[in-house]
Amino acid sequence: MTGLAVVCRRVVHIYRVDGNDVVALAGVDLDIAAGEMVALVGPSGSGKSTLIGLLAGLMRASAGQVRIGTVDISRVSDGEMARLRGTELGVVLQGARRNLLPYATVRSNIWLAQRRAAKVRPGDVESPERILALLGLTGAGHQRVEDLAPGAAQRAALAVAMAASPGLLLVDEPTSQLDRAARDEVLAALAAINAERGTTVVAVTHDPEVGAKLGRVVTIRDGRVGAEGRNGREFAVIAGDGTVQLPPELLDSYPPGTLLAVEHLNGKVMLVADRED
Ligand SMILES: Nc1ncnc2c1ncn2[C@@H]1O[C@H](COP(=O)(O)OP(=O)(O)OP(=O)(O)O)[C@@H](O)[C@H]1O
Repeated sequence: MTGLAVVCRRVVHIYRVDGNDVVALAGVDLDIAAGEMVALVGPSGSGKSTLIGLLAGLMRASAGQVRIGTVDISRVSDGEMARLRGTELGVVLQGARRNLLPYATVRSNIWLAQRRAAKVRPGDVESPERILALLGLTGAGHQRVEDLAPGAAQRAALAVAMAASPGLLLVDEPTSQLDRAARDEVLAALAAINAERGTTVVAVTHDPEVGAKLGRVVTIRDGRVGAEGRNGREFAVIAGDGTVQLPPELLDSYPPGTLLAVEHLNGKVMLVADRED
Protein backbone atom coordinates (compact mmCIF):
# COMPACT_ATOMS: atom_id res chain seq x y z
CA MET A 1 0.00 0.00 0.00
CA THR A 2 1.24 3.52 -0.75
CA GLY A 3 0.74 6.51 1.53
CA LEU A 4 -2.65 7.79 2.62
CA ALA A 5 -3.52 11.50 2.83
CA VAL A 6 -5.07 12.98 5.97
CA VAL A 7 -7.58 15.82 6.10
CA CYS A 8 -8.93 17.37 9.32
CA ARG A 9 -11.66 19.98 9.09
CA ARG A 10 -12.75 21.95 12.18
CA VAL A 11 -12.07 18.96 14.38
CA VAL A 12 -13.30 19.36 17.95
CA HIS A 13 -12.80 16.84 20.75
CA ILE A 14 -14.34 17.13 24.19
CA TYR A 15 -13.66 14.76 27.09
CA ARG A 16 -16.34 14.50 29.76
CA VAL A 17 -14.84 14.22 33.23
CA ASP A 18 -17.13 14.05 36.28
CA GLY A 19 -19.83 15.98 34.45
CA ASN A 20 -17.37 18.65 33.26
CA ASP A 21 -16.27 19.18 29.66
CA VAL A 22 -12.57 19.36 28.81
CA VAL A 23 -12.05 20.79 25.33
CA ALA A 24 -8.93 19.00 24.08
CA LEU A 25 -9.25 20.04 20.43
CA ALA A 26 -11.00 23.27 19.54
CA GLY A 27 -11.14 23.28 15.73
CA VAL A 28 -8.17 21.63 14.04
CA ASP A 29 -7.70 22.18 10.31
CA LEU A 30 -4.85 20.16 8.88
CA ASP A 31 -3.95 18.69 5.48
CA ILE A 32 -1.25 16.04 5.19
CA ALA A 33 -0.37 14.77 1.73
CA ALA A 34 0.06 11.08 0.93
CA GLY A 35 3.64 10.09 1.69
CA GLU A 36 4.44 13.13 3.85
CA MET A 37 6.32 13.02 7.19
CA VAL A 38 4.91 15.35 9.83
CA ALA A 39 5.88 16.03 13.43
CA LEU A 40 3.21 17.24 15.87
CA VAL A 41 4.78 19.37 18.60
CA GLY A 42 3.44 21.70 21.26
CA PRO A 43 3.15 22.26 24.99
CA SER A 44 1.95 19.53 27.31
CA GLY A 45 -1.84 19.27 27.26
CA SER A 46 -2.19 21.08 23.94
CA GLY A 47 -4.02 18.14 22.31
CA LYS A 48 -1.36 16.24 20.34
CA SER A 49 -2.15 12.78 21.70
CA THR A 50 -5.86 13.43 21.32
CA LEU A 51 -5.32 14.25 17.65
CA ILE A 52 -3.28 11.06 17.14
CA GLY A 53 -6.03 9.09 18.93
CA LEU A 54 -8.67 10.50 16.58
CA LEU A 55 -6.56 9.79 13.47
CA ALA A 56 -6.04 6.25 14.77
CA GLY A 57 -9.79 5.81 15.19
CA LEU A 58 -9.33 5.05 18.90
CA MET A 59 -11.92 7.75 19.65
CA ARG A 60 -14.46 9.66 17.61
CA ALA A 61 -14.27 13.43 17.15
CA SER A 62 -17.03 15.34 18.97
CA ALA A 63 -17.45 17.46 15.82
CA GLY A 64 -15.77 18.07 12.48
CA GLN A 65 -14.41 15.75 9.84
CA VAL A 66 -11.40 13.43 9.85
CA ARG A 67 -10.61 11.90 6.47
CA ILE A 68 -7.96 9.21 5.91
CA GLY A 69 -7.46 8.55 2.21
CA THR A 70 -11.00 8.57 0.82
CA VAL A 71 -12.67 7.47 4.06
CA ASP A 72 -14.35 9.89 6.46
CA ILE A 73 -13.54 8.05 9.68
CA SER A 74 -15.85 10.26 11.71
CA ARG A 75 -18.73 8.45 9.95
CA VAL A 76 -17.65 4.83 9.48
CA SER A 77 -19.14 1.96 11.50
CA ASP A 78 -17.18 0.39 14.38
CA GLY A 79 -16.64 -2.72 12.23
CA GLU A 80 -15.20 -0.72 9.34
CA MET A 81 -13.01 1.23 11.79
CA ALA A 82 -11.64 -2.04 13.19
CA ARG A 83 -10.87 -3.24 9.63
CA LEU A 84 -9.05 0.03 8.87
CA ARG A 85 -7.02 -0.29 12.08
CA GLY A 86 -6.01 -3.84 11.21
CA THR A 87 -5.04 -3.08 7.62
CA GLU A 88 -4.50 0.55 6.65
CA LEU A 89 -3.50 2.31 9.87
CA GLY A 90 -0.37 1.56 11.88
CA VAL A 91 -0.36 2.95 15.41
CA VAL A 92 2.37 3.08 18.06
CA LEU A 93 1.12 4.45 21.37
CA GLN A 94 3.39 6.22 23.84
CA GLY A 95 5.66 3.70 25.60
CA ALA A 96 6.88 1.12 23.08
CA ARG A 97 6.24 -1.94 25.25
CA ARG A 98 2.55 -1.06 25.68
CA ASN A 99 2.19 -1.97 22.00
CA LEU A 100 3.79 -5.40 22.34
CA LEU A 101 3.20 -8.75 24.06
CA PRO A 102 6.19 -8.95 26.40
CA TYR A 103 6.59 -12.75 26.64
CA ALA A 104 6.18 -13.35 22.89
CA THR A 105 8.95 -13.08 20.33
CA VAL A 106 9.18 -10.11 18.00
CA ARG A 107 8.20 -12.38 15.07
CA SER A 108 5.08 -13.64 16.92
CA ASN A 109 4.09 -10.05 17.69
CA ILE A 110 4.29 -9.26 13.97
CA TRP A 111 2.27 -12.39 13.01
CA LEU A 112 -0.47 -11.46 15.47
CA ALA A 113 -0.69 -7.98 13.98
CA GLN A 114 -0.99 -9.49 10.50
CA ARG A 115 -4.03 -11.70 11.22
CA ARG A 116 -6.68 -9.31 9.96
CA ALA A 117 -4.67 -8.25 6.89
CA ALA A 118 -4.12 -11.93 6.05
CA LYS A 119 -7.92 -12.42 5.97
CA VAL A 120 -8.62 -9.24 3.98
CA ARG A 121 -5.69 -9.60 1.54
CA PRO A 122 -4.71 -13.28 1.57
CA GLY A 123 -1.38 -13.88 -0.13
CA ASP A 124 -0.46 -10.20 0.09
CA VAL A 125 1.11 -9.92 3.53
CA GLU A 126 4.77 -9.05 3.86
CA SER A 127 7.08 -11.57 5.54
CA PRO A 128 8.17 -10.66 9.09
CA GLU A 129 11.80 -10.97 7.98
CA ARG A 130 11.38 -8.20 5.39
CA ILE A 131 9.66 -5.95 7.94
CA LEU A 132 12.43 -6.62 10.47
CA ALA A 133 15.04 -5.76 7.83
CA LEU A 134 13.24 -2.46 7.09
CA LEU A 135 13.42 -1.56 10.79
CA GLY A 136 17.09 -2.54 11.18
CA LEU A 137 16.11 -5.60 13.27
CA THR A 138 17.42 -8.37 11.05
CA GLY A 139 18.03 -11.45 13.19
CA ALA A 140 15.96 -10.15 16.14
CA GLY A 141 12.73 -12.01 15.21
CA HIS A 142 13.36 -14.83 17.72
CA GLN A 143 14.04 -12.48 20.64
CA ARG A 144 11.43 -12.01 23.31
CA VAL A 145 10.19 -8.44 23.62
CA GLU A 146 11.10 -8.29 27.32
CA ASP A 147 14.74 -8.98 26.42
CA LEU A 148 15.03 -6.09 23.94
CA ALA A 149 16.94 -2.88 24.70
CA PRO A 150 14.70 0.24 24.75
CA GLY A 151 15.62 1.41 21.23
CA ALA A 152 15.10 -2.06 19.76
CA ALA A 153 11.74 -2.32 21.58
CA GLN A 154 10.64 0.94 19.97
CA ARG A 155 11.66 -0.37 16.54
CA ALA A 156 9.86 -3.65 17.30
CA ALA A 157 6.71 -1.62 18.05
CA LEU A 158 7.20 0.12 14.68
CA ALA A 159 7.61 -3.30 13.03
CA VAL A 160 4.29 -4.43 14.52
CA ALA A 161 2.61 -1.21 13.39
CA MET A 162 3.99 -1.84 9.87
CA ALA A 163 3.01 -5.52 9.90
CA ALA A 164 -0.05 -5.06 7.68
CA SER A 165 1.70 -2.57 5.33
CA PRO A 166 -0.46 0.40 6.37
CA GLY A 167 -0.69 3.61 4.36
CA LEU A 168 -0.59 5.79 7.47
CA LEU A 169 1.72 5.34 10.46
CA LEU A 170 0.87 7.24 13.65
CA VAL A 171 3.47 7.33 16.41
CA ASP A 172 3.28 8.97 19.84
CA GLU A 173 6.67 10.06 21.27
CA PRO A 174 8.86 7.54 19.41
CA THR A 175 12.14 8.71 20.93
CA SER A 176 11.32 9.69 24.52
CA GLN A 177 13.67 8.14 27.10
CA LEU A 178 16.11 6.88 24.46
CA ASP A 179 19.79 7.71 24.36
CA ARG A 180 21.15 9.49 21.31
CA ALA A 181 22.29 6.35 19.46
CA ALA A 182 18.95 4.59 19.97
CA ARG A 183 17.08 7.73 18.99
CA ASP A 184 19.07 8.01 15.74
CA GLU A 185 18.22 4.38 14.93
CA VAL A 186 14.50 5.05 15.47
CA LEU A 187 14.70 8.15 13.27
CA ALA A 188 16.48 6.14 10.57
CA ALA A 189 13.74 3.50 10.84
CA LEU A 190 11.00 6.11 10.37
CA ALA A 191 12.85 7.56 7.37
CA ALA A 192 13.23 4.08 5.85
CA ILE A 193 9.51 3.33 6.31
CA ASN A 194 8.65 6.56 4.53
CA ALA A 195 11.24 6.26 1.74
CA GLU A 196 10.86 2.55 0.97
CA ARG A 197 7.12 2.01 1.53
CA GLY A 198 5.82 5.53 0.80
CA THR A 199 3.93 5.41 4.11
CA THR A 200 2.62 8.72 5.45
CA VAL A 201 4.17 9.24 8.90
CA VAL A 202 2.73 11.43 11.67
CA ALA A 203 4.69 11.52 14.93
CA VAL A 204 4.03 13.37 18.18
CA THR A 205 7.28 14.56 19.71
CA HIS A 206 8.73 16.88 22.34
CA ASP A 207 12.14 16.62 20.70
CA PRO A 208 12.95 19.52 18.31
CA GLU A 209 15.60 17.41 16.54
CA VAL A 210 12.99 14.78 15.71
CA GLY A 211 10.78 17.53 14.32
CA ALA A 212 13.62 18.88 12.21
CA LYS A 213 14.40 15.41 10.88
CA LEU A 214 10.79 14.82 9.83
CA GLY A 215 10.79 18.10 7.88
CA ARG A 216 7.32 19.49 8.45
CA VAL A 217 6.57 20.54 12.02
CA VAL A 218 3.00 21.39 13.05
CA THR A 219 2.63 23.10 16.43
CA ILE A 220 -0.58 22.37 18.31
CA ARG A 221 -1.46 25.10 20.83
CA ASP A 222 -4.64 25.20 22.91
CA GLY A 223 -6.26 22.52 20.79
CA ARG A 224 -5.66 24.16 17.44
CA VAL A 225 -2.93 24.34 14.80
CA GLY A 226 -0.95 27.26 16.18
CA ALA A 227 2.00 27.40 13.79
CA GLU A 228 3.97 25.43 11.29
CA GLY A 229 7.69 25.12 10.61
CA ARG A 230 9.05 24.29 7.19
CA ASN A 231 12.72 24.19 6.29
CA GLY A 232 13.63 25.98 9.50
CA ARG A 233 11.15 28.87 9.04
CA GLU A 234 8.19 29.35 11.37
CA PHE A 235 4.81 30.31 9.91
CA ALA A 236 1.44 31.25 11.38
CA VAL A 237 -1.42 29.25 9.86
CA ILE A 238 -4.85 30.48 8.82
CA ALA A 239 -7.50 28.15 10.30
CA GLY A 240 -10.73 27.20 8.56
CA ASP A 241 -12.60 29.93 10.41
CA GLY A 242 -10.05 32.58 9.34
CA THR A 243 -8.31 32.88 12.70
CA VAL A 244 -4.52 33.08 13.09
CA GLN A 245 -2.62 32.53 16.36
CA LEU A 246 0.08 35.03 17.31
CA PRO A 247 3.35 33.48 18.54
CA PRO A 248 2.95 33.09 22.34
CA GLU A 249 5.99 35.30 23.10
CA LEU A 250 4.06 38.29 21.65
CA LEU A 251 1.13 37.85 24.00
CA ASP A 252 2.79 39.75 26.90
CA SER A 253 3.06 42.84 24.69
CA TYR A 254 -0.28 42.29 22.93
CA PRO A 255 -2.68 40.84 25.53
CA PRO A 256 -6.13 39.46 24.65
CA GLY A 257 -8.45 42.27 23.62
CA THR A 258 -5.70 44.27 21.86
CA LEU A 259 -7.06 45.80 18.66
CA LEU A 260 -5.07 45.09 15.51
CA ALA A 261 -5.72 46.81 12.20
CA VAL A 262 -5.19 44.35 9.34
CA GLU A 263 -3.41 45.97 6.42
CA HIS A 264 -2.92 44.13 3.16
CA LEU A 265 -0.42 45.63 0.75
CA ASN A 266 1.67 44.21 -2.10
CA GLY A 267 1.17 40.60 -1.00
CA LYS A 268 2.03 41.38 2.63
CA VAL A 269 -0.40 41.24 5.53
CA MET A 270 0.46 43.53 8.45
CA LEU A 271 -1.16 43.61 11.87
CA VAL A 272 -0.89 47.11 13.31
CA ALA A 273 -1.65 47.54 17.01
CA ASP A 274 -4.02 50.36 17.89
CA ARG A 275 -2.00 52.01 20.67
CA GLU A 276 -2.99 55.22 22.35
CA ASP A 277 0.59 56.37 23.02
N1 LIG B 1 -8.78 10.64 28.80
C1 LIG B 1 -8.90 11.92 29.10
N2 LIG B 1 -9.91 12.33 29.91
C2 LIG B 1 -10.04 13.64 30.21
N3 LIG B 1 -9.25 14.63 29.77
C3 LIG B 1 -8.23 14.27 28.98
C4 LIG B 1 -8.01 12.91 28.60
N4 LIG B 1 -6.91 12.86 27.80
C5 LIG B 1 -6.48 14.13 27.67
N5 LIG B 1 -7.27 14.97 28.39
C6 LIG B 1 -7.12 16.43 28.46
O1 LIG B 1 -7.20 16.92 27.13
C7 LIG B 1 -6.23 17.95 26.93
C8 LIG B 1 -5.28 17.54 25.80
O2 LIG B 1 -4.54 16.41 26.24
P1 LIG B 1 -3.53 15.60 25.30
O3 LIG B 1 -3.04 14.43 26.09
O4 LIG B 1 -4.17 15.36 23.99
O5 LIG B 1 -2.37 16.67 25.12
P2 LIG B 1 -0.85 16.44 24.68
O6 LIG B 1 -0.50 17.66 23.88
O7 LIG B 1 -0.71 15.13 24.02
O8 LIG B 1 -0.11 16.45 26.08
P3 LIG B 1 1.29 15.72 26.48
O9 LIG B 1 2.34 16.37 25.63
O10 LIG B 1 1.42 16.05 27.93
O11 LIG B 1 1.10 14.25 26.21
C9 LIG B 1 -5.56 18.18 28.27
O12 LIG B 1 -6.26 19.23 28.94
C10 LIG B 1 -5.76 16.86 28.99
O13 LIG B 1 -5.81 17.06 30.38
